[in-house]
Amino acid sequence: MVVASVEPVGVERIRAASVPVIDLSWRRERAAKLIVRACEEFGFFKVVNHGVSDDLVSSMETEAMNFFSLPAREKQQAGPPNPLGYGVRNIGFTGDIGDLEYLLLNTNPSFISQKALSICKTNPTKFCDVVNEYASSMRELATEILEMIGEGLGLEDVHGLSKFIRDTENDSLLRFNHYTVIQQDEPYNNHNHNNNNPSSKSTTRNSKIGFGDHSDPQIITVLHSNDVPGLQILASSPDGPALTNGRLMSVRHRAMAISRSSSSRLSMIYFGGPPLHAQICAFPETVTPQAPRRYKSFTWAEFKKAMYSLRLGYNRLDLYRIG
Ligand SMILES: C=C1C[C@]23C[C@@]1(O)CC[C@H]2[C@@]12CC[C@H](O)[C@@](C)(C(=O)O1)[C@H]2[C@@H]3C(=O)O
Ligand SMILES: O=C(O)CCC(=O)C(=O)O
Ligand SMILES: [Fe+2]
Repeated sequence: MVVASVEPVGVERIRAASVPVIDLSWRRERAAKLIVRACEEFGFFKVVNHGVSDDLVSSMETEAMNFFSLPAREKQQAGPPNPLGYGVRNIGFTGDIGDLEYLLLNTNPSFISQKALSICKTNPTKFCDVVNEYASSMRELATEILEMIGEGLGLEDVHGLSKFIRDTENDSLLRFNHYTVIQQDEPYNNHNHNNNNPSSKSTTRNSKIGFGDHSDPQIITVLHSNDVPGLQILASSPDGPALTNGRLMSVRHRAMAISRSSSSRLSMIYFGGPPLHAQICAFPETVTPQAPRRYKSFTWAEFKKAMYSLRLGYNRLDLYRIG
């Protein structure tokens, strides 16, 4: 619902210079206040001095690229996505198409070790070690950010947000998206066009929609990409997360597959999701006479079921809107 990106990342729809940058070495109170401000305005910010080791990030990138460099027939053994696993072009179950291939994993270590056998036959143990360490590191960073949001919002229980992803039954995901280089002479084909969103009409001739516009459904997203540009965020997103009664924004974003670059784009994304049984209901502090309750309460399991029956670009919270 809130996207934090770990450097480097190319953000294009609002000028990269306007993207809020949060330095986690700042005084905590200041950082917390600025994170909340960024989430109220965009639902997106860039994090620096986050403490995630460069070596770990590059080991994770190497494992991901080793997988994407395999012959198609071998990669297909980790698919088709159900929704987890390896997928090409098809996103979800309702007909969304994008110019990418991806690997979608649950962060549960037993899921990883089972799936690793089809992803990295040469050294599944090393793959598991790197993925597990990367997932833990992302979870720690996400937990810290969510606690700062809790503090910045003045929640009585500052762990109210972070407890969802710290729960041992959390439903968090890791996604690796690989956007290969588009040949300049390929015909322009904006095939994943979302008619509800005017922003998607302005693609340039040398780009295609890699991953169509949408907002992420989980509590927090932490995204890292290599230095090939492509991520675009909408400056004024129309969606707000249910847990904060719409006070914070759920940023609408998409990824372009751009031909200007000579190398392919790799993004590695952690989605911090609550346990299936978790009840999603606005924190009392965010419901006031001026801001009455906007959404009915629902469980994460109910929400996921509804979400998988819907197109990527659909505003899923509309299903739960009061009035
Ligand atoms: C079309 C779809 C793909 C998606 C599930 C959905 O029905 C709608 C939400 C999509 C999304 C967007 C953010 C994440 O990439 C994702 C894993 C998620 O949780 O919701 C994807 C889903 C997916 O690719 O399975
Ligand atoms: O690959 C990217 O940079 C963004 C993809 C995305 O938004 C997603 O997987 O939810
Ligand atoms: Fe996303």
